[in-house]
Amino acid sequence: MPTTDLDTELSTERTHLESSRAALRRMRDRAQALFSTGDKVAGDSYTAEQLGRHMARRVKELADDPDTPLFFGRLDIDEEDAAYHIGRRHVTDDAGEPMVLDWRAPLSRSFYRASVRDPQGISTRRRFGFVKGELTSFEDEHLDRGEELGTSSRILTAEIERPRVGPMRDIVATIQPEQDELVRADLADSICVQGAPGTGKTAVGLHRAAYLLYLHRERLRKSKVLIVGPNTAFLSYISAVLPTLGEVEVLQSTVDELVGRAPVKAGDPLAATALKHDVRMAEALHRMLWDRVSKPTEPIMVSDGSYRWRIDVEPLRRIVDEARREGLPYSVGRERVRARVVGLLQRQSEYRTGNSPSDPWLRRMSRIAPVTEFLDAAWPAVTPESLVVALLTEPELAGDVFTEEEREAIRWVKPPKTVKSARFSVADLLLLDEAAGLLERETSFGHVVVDEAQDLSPMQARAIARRSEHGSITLLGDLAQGTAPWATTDWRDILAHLGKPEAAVVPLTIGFRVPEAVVALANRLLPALGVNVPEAVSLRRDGDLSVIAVPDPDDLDARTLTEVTAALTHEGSVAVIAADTAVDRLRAHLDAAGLAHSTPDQVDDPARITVVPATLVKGLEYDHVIVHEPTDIVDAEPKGLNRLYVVLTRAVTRLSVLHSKPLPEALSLA
Ligand SMILES: Nc1ncnc2c1ncn2[C@@H]1O[C@H](COP(=O)(O)OP(=O)(O)OP(=O)(O)O)[C@@H](O)[C@H]1O
Repeated sequence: MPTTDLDTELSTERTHLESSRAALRRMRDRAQALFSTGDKVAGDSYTAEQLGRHMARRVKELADDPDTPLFFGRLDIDEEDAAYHIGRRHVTDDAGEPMVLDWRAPLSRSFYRASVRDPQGISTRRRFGFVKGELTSFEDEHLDRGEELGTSSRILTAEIERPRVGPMRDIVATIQPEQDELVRADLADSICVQGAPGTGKTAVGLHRAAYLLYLHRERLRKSKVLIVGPNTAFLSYISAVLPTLGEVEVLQSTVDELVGRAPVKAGDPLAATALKHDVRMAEALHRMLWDRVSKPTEPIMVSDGSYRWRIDVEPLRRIVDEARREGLPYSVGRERVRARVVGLLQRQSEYRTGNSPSDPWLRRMSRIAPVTEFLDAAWPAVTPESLVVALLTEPELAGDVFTEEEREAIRWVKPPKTVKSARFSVADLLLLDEAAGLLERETSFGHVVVDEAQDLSPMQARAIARRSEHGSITLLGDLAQGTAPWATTDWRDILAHLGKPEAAVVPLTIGFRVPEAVVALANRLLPALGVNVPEAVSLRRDGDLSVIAVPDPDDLDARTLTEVTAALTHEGSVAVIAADTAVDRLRAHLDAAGLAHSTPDQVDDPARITVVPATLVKGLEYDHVIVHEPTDIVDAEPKGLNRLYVVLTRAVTRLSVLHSKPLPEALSLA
């Protein structure tokens, strides 16, 4: 291969890109044609609908994004005299020969993992640089000659340092070995990734979802993959990544949306909210529910035409005891008891009449008044709403689970007249979900990815555990970024509540977002955060940090505006992050100055400036971050220092910190 003639080489690669694009178009056209003829070829309407859905999905998956080339790398295997292009999806020519290999294919793994020490049969690894879907350069590592670039790759550096505008992008072209190990972990493995800001946790979680969907397509299409994020702004920010990777059927949700089975009509005082997230709520609900089961005291007597059936107290007690011991969800247990009672009636009838009773007879017996009355006494029907209403109306029913003070904290001042008229709060939805999980089994997802997991409360973790009972989880987070009042300081606690105590806790340490100087500033806060986490090592030597003291507080907003205007002279996104209470005021200033701005959930076509309340900035990133009065951010909440740590680590290139009040002590220059 002539390595001297780089232009010829690049133009050969461009030709391959063109032919691959044309081949993908043909694949799409074929799928489209099948889609339109689907109705005619399918035997019946059900098959037609299934086929139609499958083809519609296939057509969507085969969409070509003109802004990204179909491949980003190439592997040469000299021994086989073969070269494979690696891209976002498989592309085959008309004869079915691969033109581009999906990044998730087994062979592609070497693109991310091969090294001089372990070349995996690869002689040369090539990475492509591109601008707007066109190949502009390439970079070769001749592993067989001991050449390896690692993180000094020019193309990797350019990718990391590119300005950020709009929603999050995939990282398939540059996944690093420590990330790849997590992305390709087995479906059976639950893992917990602890990583400093910008180490690629979110990216890893999304790519793992895409990888698992590729490898276990049929299974996960049935059982589904769920991504849980902290808020809707964050979910909009990440929403484009999986579709770009061809995965269009993943459910993304916040925990609140996941458990939202009733409308929220009330608020809670802080103390009540905190208690409602405490794991003792689960115990209370469990106790109160199972206290409703009681020992039968009366026999069942049923008149059935000319016959009379009787079941004595003893066998009834046995049935109830046995069903309790089986550990079934409550409502399932109730039906089990009903079925066994009807079974006894059936046996009596068979004995007396010599015939097997008909199905209608069995149905009638299972609904007949004496059977229902027995059940209502021994194993009464319960709804999640009625159980939660009982708990919040009479917390003493939970026995000694709560102290007197705690009971008063959650007790409804004015109990609702009926269960239907109950006004539930956001935290009550978790209780309803817990109650529903005690009554019936939740459907489990095949895999659940939870981002910003350090903020999960025990009750939230349990809600996720119910939805991943038969699946695995990828937990992503950073203990230092825990801002919820119940945020954990030990991953083992959350993993236990999630029902995955055996999951490995794996660190990610290389930071791809925050420049070194900015990381150094944020790291000053770490000792004050009370968590034991490794510091990030930033790959970025570029970037700027300025800490600007504004002596007169009345000048602070104006000075912030000046900083915004200066930031606009650079490329990329600009965020003003401030305590929530200052946000409206700052937005009004920008309006008055004629500067267009967005809110963080406006990811499609946002203005270059976004004003973000500190409490909503988790997981997001902007090229230039302007932090307005850090002390106000810290003072706004109990975990204010953790919040500030999150805020300071959002900057991709430049960070300006503007303050009139003294900086928080933990941040002050030593
Ligand atoms: N291997 C990589 N190649 C290129 N860019 C990467 C890589 N890994 C991560 N990034 C980029 O670094 C930035 C931070 O990644 P991500 O948001 O996943 O980090 P995080 O660990 O979830 O951060 P935080 O804790 O702040 O939420 C993103 O812009 C992401 O695209």
